[in-house]
This record gives sequence, structure tokens and C-alpha cells, in this order.
Amino acid sequence: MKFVEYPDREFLMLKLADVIAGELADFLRREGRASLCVPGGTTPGPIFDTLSGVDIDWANVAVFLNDERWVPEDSPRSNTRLLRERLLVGRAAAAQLVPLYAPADQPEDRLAELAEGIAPHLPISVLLLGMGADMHTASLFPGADRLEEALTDSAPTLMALRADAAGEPRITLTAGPLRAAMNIHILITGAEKRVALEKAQHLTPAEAPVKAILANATVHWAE
Ligand SMILES: O=C(O)[C@H](O)[C@@H](O)[C@H](O)[C@H](O)COP(=O)(O)O
Repeated sequence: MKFVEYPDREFLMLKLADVIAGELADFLRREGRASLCVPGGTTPGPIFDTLSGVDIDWANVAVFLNDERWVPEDSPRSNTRLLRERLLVGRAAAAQLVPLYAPADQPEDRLAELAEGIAPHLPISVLLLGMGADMHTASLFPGADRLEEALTDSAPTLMALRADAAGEPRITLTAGPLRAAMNIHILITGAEKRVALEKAQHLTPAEAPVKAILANATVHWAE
């Protein structure tokens, strides 16, 4: 794991957006297409604001979430809604959104078709992850009902998980496709998450799911 500390959050968001744009541009130059997998939650909005204005060939970029809360897209809890409002605007409106949600009562009802949509875009070119103070990443929550399976390399690409801390049911990429990403960035802010990250390094992935992705990741932190 590589750890990069920034003087403040604003600088972190600008720099990391720049790094991600550079990595996407490299993939586009070499392969003519790229995939970008991003978190929802409250932290990444400013990165999305900057990235959405970057001048790259967005039409050949597939964008999808690390995980989604099983709520309709008009819910304030919808990560897809965040993507539509903050990332897929401006120049980035040309990108292809690969859905991690489709209307249904339970994620299991749509899992197979959503996984089929993601498959052509693996391995992920550029992966941005968030982390909770409980050391979850994507929707791999400590104590989640199917966490053990989701951490194995033989797990399907996408799984539905339930955890008390998660609120609604979740759909999430599993550890395998996350670990296999070509570039992995973890974005965390604040003292509490820094302490949690340090703790995670001494725990097992079952106790601290972010540990399953740490080995090849660069962690970006500001107070
Ligand atoms: O749907 C989600 O909640 C996310 O994708 C999740 O994995 C997130 O990255 C962390 O919970 C951190 O969230 P915050 O940035 O809000 O602290």
C-alpha cells in the first residue's frame, strides 16, 4: 500500500482528479477505451466536479459504481443519482453509465443482468474507492451476511449483501474484480478514517474488508 498525505481536502480532490484523468487518458491512448469505477457516499463529490470538466475522450469511457444502495434513483440515498448529478455532466456527460441498479424490490431480482452489463468492462482501468470508519469499502461491510463469500476469488463479480450498518440492501462488486483493477485509489478524509485505515492493516479482511484491496492501492488522505 502507498499512502499519500495532502495539505488539505481541496488540494487532495484536485490532485486526485488530475491523477485519475491522466490514467484514463493513458488507457484511451493505448486501448481506445477505458473503465472508471467510483464510490458513492459523501466524500467524492468534489472529485466528480473536477473530473466532469476534463478534456478526454469520455465517449469511450464506461463509468460504473463500486456499489449501490437498493433504492430508486430519485432517492437522496441513490449513488446513481450522485453520479448523474456530479460526474456525468459537462464533458463527462458523453461517458457510458453502466447501471448497478434497476427497479425491483430486491437486488437479487436484477443481479444477473446487471452483472452481464459490467462484464465487458473488466478489468477496471481506474478504480476509486471510499472507506467507512468501520473499515468497509464498496458495500463489503464487516458483519454483512455474505461477506465471507464476497471476499473469495471465486465469488461472482456482483453480489447482493445485507448488513445492519448498511441500511437498505446493497449490490456490490466483490473483492476479486476490485483487486484486479489496473489502478486502485482509496480516498479518505479526516482523523477517524486515518486511524481506521491504520487499524485495518493489522486485521483480517473479514474484520476489516478494506484490507482485501489494500495491497496494490494508493490511499489518498487529507485532514
Ligand atoms: O454507497 C456507499 O456508501 C459507498 O460506495 C461506500 O462504500 C462509501 O464509499 C463509504 O461508505 C464511505 O462513505 P462516505 O464518503 O460517505 O464516508
